[in-house]
Amino acid sequence: MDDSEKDFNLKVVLVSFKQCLTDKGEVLLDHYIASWKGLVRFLNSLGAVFSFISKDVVAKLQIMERLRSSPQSEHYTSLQSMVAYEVSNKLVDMDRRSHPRHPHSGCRTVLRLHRALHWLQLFLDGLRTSSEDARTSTLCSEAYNATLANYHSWIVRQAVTVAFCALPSRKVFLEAMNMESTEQAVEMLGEALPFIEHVYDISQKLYAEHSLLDLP
Ligand SMILES: CCCCCCCC/C=C\CCCCCCCC(=O)N[C@@H](COP(=O)(O)O)[C@H](O)/C=C/CCCCCCCCCCCCC
Repeated sequence: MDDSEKDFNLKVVLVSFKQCLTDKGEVLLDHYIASWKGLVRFLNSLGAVFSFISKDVVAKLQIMERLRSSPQSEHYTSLQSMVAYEVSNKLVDMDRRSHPRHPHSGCRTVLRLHRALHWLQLFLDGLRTSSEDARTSTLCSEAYNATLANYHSWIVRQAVTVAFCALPSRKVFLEAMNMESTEQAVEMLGEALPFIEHVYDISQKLYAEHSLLDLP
């Protein structure tokens, strides 16, 4: 982890998922994008071996930012308004086609991040509940195999598996939360995880209701 990340507080990023949710259960896209940007910043601090992953996330965040600053921006305030707008205006490619008409719909783009949020949820839970000497590469692979790996090609899975070997130790991850002790960091993960789970569960339900969970 380089010096430029010293003032970076992972706890702030994880808890920021709380701000994504309104009292009515809407997922606010500006906060969703901001939370992901914080995660990317952390990922970048782990070294160049992860840059192919952060580039993919950044590209997806840029798509969402373009939609947020487009003339249709009002429809991209929340996940719910985005789904309603794109589905009712047929802006989502539902089938795999050689010439998709809307290859970068918001629904498709957020779906990729949503699946990655599931990985994050499982990985953080693994960090939280594992023993001090647990290997982060194992925790990360287990979370990955249960989630994102199901949607990735063989070549991506191989590259990801190699990158996992460069992960820092569990202690380093917990120290990145800038808490006084690793015990407090574990406690903080327990507090932050429900926010991430809540965002994930609401998004999952919304996508399922509109049959959007398998968008190509
Ligand atoms: C206290 C611990 C805190 C941990 C904080 C972790 C911060 C992690 C930040 C980002 C996580 C990675 C998000 C990956 C999004 C992947 C989206 C995706 O599935 N993209 C694929 C499909 O896109 P389309 O082609 O359909 O547009 C794309 O093919 C993938 C390309 C690159 C590979 C993505 C690998 C994902 C691996 C997830 C584990 C990341 C390990 C990070 C280690 C901390």
